[in-house]
Amino acid sequence: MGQGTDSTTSTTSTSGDRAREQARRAAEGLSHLSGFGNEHSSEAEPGALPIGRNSPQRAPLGLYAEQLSGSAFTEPRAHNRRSWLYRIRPSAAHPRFVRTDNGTLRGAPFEETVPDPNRLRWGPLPEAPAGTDFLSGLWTLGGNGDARQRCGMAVHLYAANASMTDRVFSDADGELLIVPERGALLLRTEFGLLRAEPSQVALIPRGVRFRVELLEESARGYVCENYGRPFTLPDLGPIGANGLASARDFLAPTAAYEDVEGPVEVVNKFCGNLWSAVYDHSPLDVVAWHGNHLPYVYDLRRFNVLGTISYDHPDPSIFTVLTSPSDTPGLAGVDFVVFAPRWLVGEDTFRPPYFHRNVMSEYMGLIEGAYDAKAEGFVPGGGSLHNMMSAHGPDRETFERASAAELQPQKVDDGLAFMFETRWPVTLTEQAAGAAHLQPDYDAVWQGLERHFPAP
Ligand SMILES: O=C(O)Cc1cc(O)ccc1O
Ligand SMILES: [Fe+2]
Repeated sequence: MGQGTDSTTSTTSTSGDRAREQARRAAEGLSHLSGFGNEHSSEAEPGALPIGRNSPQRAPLGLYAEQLSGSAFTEPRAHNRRSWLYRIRPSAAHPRFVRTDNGTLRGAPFEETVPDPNRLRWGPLPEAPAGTDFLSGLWTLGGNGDARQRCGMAVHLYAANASMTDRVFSDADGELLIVPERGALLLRTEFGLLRAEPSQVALIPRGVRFRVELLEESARGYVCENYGRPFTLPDLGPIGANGLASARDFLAPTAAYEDVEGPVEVVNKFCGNLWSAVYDHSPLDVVAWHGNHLPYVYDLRRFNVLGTISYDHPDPSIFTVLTSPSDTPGLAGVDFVVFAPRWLVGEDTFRPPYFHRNVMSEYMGLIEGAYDAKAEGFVPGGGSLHNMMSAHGPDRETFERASAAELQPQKVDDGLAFMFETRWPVTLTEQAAGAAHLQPDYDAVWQGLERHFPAP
């Protein structure tokens, strides 16, 4: 954006406009480091990164060295995650954390309601009151596991209309996979800046401090909070060395730091509750770093969609972008799955998702357009929950249309849907079970599926 725009807006702008303009300028021309799970390194000032050792007697440029671990020190090399941060002040220089209001954010264990076997569907979150930032706009739908045991996941939604200012957030309970549905976000993290817009996803690892600034007037989306093993790329087995999400399309930031003296609130989610401490400087003061415990963004439009070129509808595991493995091979704590534009060519095949009852539990959201199993009611910003063994699949209208369709090659490119699929049932929060945007009669989409089997 040029200088001219700057001076015209400054006469009429509110502080929100100014914050957005600043964020937009910061989000221009960001540089990235490409690759998944890599050991990257980056320095915002030449010579800030020590060479040949992590902890020299005196770190370069008077910086403090600090290690941030995402795995136990002793985990196998393939799972081991840590980064070294070289910062203006050590994170340890802070006063006591005190409890602060959890707002509409909840954590595992989820015990507010009884797990519900019904198929459930919500419309989008209502508009947030003015001045709601990403953190105060987080609204928990439900989840499973226990943050204190580092297992399970939570489904959150967010609706925001203000940038976070003078405060940063970090989640000791797990990593955050942010799925914007409306409005691009600027994520200022300890490792540098990332931009994420609808159809891209961003991942903030456990414990990493970050601030979310809005690049548009409002923002809305979904968050999968993963208490378990960090998301990784799925094995490809017989698919071969390429396919699905490609490692090089995952982009980490390059180092960028704030040198800000003055009060900055650090809000820490710890075992389900929010705790706050006011630092006397910005903790986004990391001048250089190296390691593999890193935030990243990924563009879902880069996903290489595979499917049948003969017959039958493949199971949606073929659409897995990221998986959080459990101790049982092949059984994920949570998978992140995308239903991206693709060709359908199956011969003599019912092409939309089949009717099914699964041991895994499925939360689905819609980033844009429509989803091929649901003719109506499943809308962008909304979501559905099909818990363990609940019977679901195409709605009546979709079933009738797809059963009668002439089977030409067909491009499905009118939507982008995703699924958080988890091994444990999702238990709702009270606010989700009683929400005004919970659709009262979701069951009706499967009513009127007629009997075609000949009568006795
Ligand atoms: O729409 C769903 O329920 C998700 C889903 C999609 C699919 O193609 C097959 C199974 C499945 O659970
Ligand atoms: Fe399903």
